Amino acid sequence: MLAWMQRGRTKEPDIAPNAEENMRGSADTVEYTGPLLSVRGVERSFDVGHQKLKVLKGIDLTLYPKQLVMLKGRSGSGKTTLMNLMGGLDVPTKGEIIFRGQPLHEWDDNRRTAIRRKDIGFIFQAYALMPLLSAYENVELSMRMADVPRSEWKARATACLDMVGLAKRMHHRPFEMSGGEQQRVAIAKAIAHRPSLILADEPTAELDSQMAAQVMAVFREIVAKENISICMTTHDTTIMEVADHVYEMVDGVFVV
Ligand SMILES: Nc1ncnc2c1ncn2[C@@H]1O[C@H](COP(=O)(O)OP(=O)(O)OP(=O)(O)O)[C@@H](O)[C@H]1O
Repeated sequence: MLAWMQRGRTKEPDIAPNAEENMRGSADTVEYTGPLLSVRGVERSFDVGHQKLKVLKGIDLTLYPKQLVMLKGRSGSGKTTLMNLMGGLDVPTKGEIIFRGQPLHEWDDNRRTAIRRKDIGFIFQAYALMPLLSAYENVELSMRMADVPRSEWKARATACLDMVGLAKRMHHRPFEMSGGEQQRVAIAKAIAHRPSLILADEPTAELDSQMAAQVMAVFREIVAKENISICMTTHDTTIMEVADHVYEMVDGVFVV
C-alpha cells in the first residue's frame, strides 16, 4: 500500500525527480523509503540595519523516520532559526531542505503552508492551547484545521488523548490542568492529524523534572507507535539520553 495511504492520506505527494532512488516497489505499491528530512549546506542570514547577520553557517542534518533527535546549544546559537526552516516557516539563504523527497526550500509560501498543515506538527514551550476549549475540543480543533474528515475526529481525538495519558481528563479545560498535562494536550493536538514530523521548541522548558520525564516518555511512545519523527530543542541535559541523536549547535554550526 502507498506509504501516505497507510497514514490515512488519499492524495499522492509530488516527489522530486532526485527522490527516485528512495522509491521502492512496483507502480501501485510504491513507498518512499528515504530520509524524512534532509538539511544540506543550509545557511540563513538576516538583514539587521545595513548589516547581514549570518545565523546559520552551513548546517547538514538528516532525520529518518521514527527518530527522535535533539538540538542543543546556547541561547542565540541558531536552533529556532533552523527549526523554522525545517518546518517550512522560513526558507534558507543558501542550501536545501528536502522533506520526504520534496524540495521545500524551492516552494512558495502557499505550498509550504499546505504541506505544513498536512504533514508537520508544532509544539511550543508555551502550550498554545485555546483556554476556553476542553482538552478534547482543542485536539478536535487541530483536526478541523488540518481538513481531517469530521467522521474521524471523535475516535482520533480520544485515541490521542489516551496516548498522552489524559483519557480521563479530556473534558477539562487548560486552566484546570498542570503544566505537564497542558503540554501533553499540546502533544495530542500536534499528532492528531497524523503528521510525519513533529518540531518542538523547548517543550520541557516550563516543566519540573518529573513532568519533563513524562513528556519525554510520551515522545518515545509516539515515535514508536505513530511512525512520527521528532526534532526538538532543549537546554536540559538530563533528558538528552532519551534522544536517538543529539546535535550540538555553536554559533550557527554543528560541533561533534
Ligand atoms: N528574523 C530575524 N531577524 C534578525 N535576527 C534574527 C531573526 N531571527 C533570529 N535572529 C537572530 O539569530 C540568532 C539566533 O536566534 P535563534 O532564535 O535561532 O537562537 P536559539 O538558539 O533558538 O536561541 P534560544 O535558545 O534563546 O531560543 C539570534 O542572535 C537572533 O537575534
